[in-house]
Amino acid sequence: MNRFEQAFSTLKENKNKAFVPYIMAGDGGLDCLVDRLILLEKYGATAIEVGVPFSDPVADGPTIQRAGIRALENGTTLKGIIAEIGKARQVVSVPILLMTYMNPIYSYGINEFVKDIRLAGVDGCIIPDLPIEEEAIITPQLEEAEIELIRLVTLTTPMERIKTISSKGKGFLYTVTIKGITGARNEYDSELNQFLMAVKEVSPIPVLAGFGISSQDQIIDLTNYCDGVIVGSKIVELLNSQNLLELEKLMSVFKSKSEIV
Ligand SMILES: O=P(O)(O)OC[C@@H](O)[C@@H](O)c1c[nH]c2ccccc12
Repeated sequence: MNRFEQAFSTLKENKNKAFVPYIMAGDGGLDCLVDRLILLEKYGATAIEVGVPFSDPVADGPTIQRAGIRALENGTTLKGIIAEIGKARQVVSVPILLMTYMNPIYSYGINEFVKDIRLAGVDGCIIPDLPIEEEAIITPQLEEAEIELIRLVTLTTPMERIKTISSKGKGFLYTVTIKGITGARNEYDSELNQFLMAVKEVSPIPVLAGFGISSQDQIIDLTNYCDGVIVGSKIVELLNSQNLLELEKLMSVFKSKSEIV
């Protein structure tokens, strides 16, 4: 069993849902990446998504774009991030996902990239600008290294295509809950709940919802229809303002009351 299968089977046993926080590597300085990963595991993360800052982040909203700019200004590099994840792996046991666009991977070198992230103990990758038609440029290497490619579907993806996409992985399916870029939102599409249920019906792997999720109420509501959530912008904001109390509170959403006290 890989770390994802392990994490999700434990959740299932405990009838619990997944909470996957996203952080931007190098925001606050690359030195704090290991500490942040430790903190998020302590607060109950099921897995952690680590973003690679990139100059042209087409799917990212303002909060994550700004975090990316801060990280780049700090001199953050992909090599540096992978080295820090390698250190974190000694002490953090939840699955670690690397989120990057295809461009930084190309300039690193595809084979070199997969080799280095495997050695560092990365469990999965999210590559939002890599459609399934093109993914064979990297999936053979990822499979060989036993690294999961986490694929995305959106509200506008036809159901037949969702079937195909969800049959490919062993990690989870990332369901994008809004027609747009990342960032906190207050309102969801009225068809979202039904859409999530339909995706769950066809997907053999766990279905997680992401984009625009920022409150416990939203999380409780959405997880009636899926297996968990991914929260990015809100986490980035709370870490940047060092509001750890609020962060711990948000992440305690699936813990029973007795566990919190
Ligand atoms: O920030 P939000 O709205 O909570 O959404 C999660 C998201 O940030 C994270 O998963 C992510 C950051 N950049 C991405 C690009 C594509 C897909 C996903 C992402």
